[in-house]
Amino acid sequence: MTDCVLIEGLAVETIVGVYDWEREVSQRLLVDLEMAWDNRRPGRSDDVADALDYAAVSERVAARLQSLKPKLLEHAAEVLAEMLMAEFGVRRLTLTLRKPGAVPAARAVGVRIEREWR
Ligand SMILES: Nc1nc2c(c(=O)[nH]1)N=C([C@H](O)[C@@H](O)CO)CN2
Repeated sequence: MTDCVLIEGLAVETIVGVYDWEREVSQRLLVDLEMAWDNRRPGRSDDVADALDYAAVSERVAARLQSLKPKLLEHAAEVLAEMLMAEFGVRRLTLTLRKPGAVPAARAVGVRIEREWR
């Protein structure tokens, strides 16, 4: 089963980074998510209660990043993955976090993780 629910380029302003100056300012993170989900039920019922609600996930991801204020992108990614599993029942995901502007010569830098819970 390869059905997914996607979120691409979710922009979140938060405190993030390892350097002292980064603890004083908000910076933009971009979140991409590919979450395995069986879309057959919502496909038949046309009921959002059967779906993995990408609006609800987006809101929760943004709120968690803003409360977490992570130093490392790796930590942020791990915390978000665990949260999506615990709160939304996502069993497999690919999560990409980009930090545009962190390295001026690069369009963006970031991390990508893949997690699966059986
Ligand atoms: N693998 C990582 N490397 C770095 C990170 C990170 O989160 N993961 N963070 C920084 C700084 O915060 C940087 O973004 C400031 O420009 C450096 N390297």
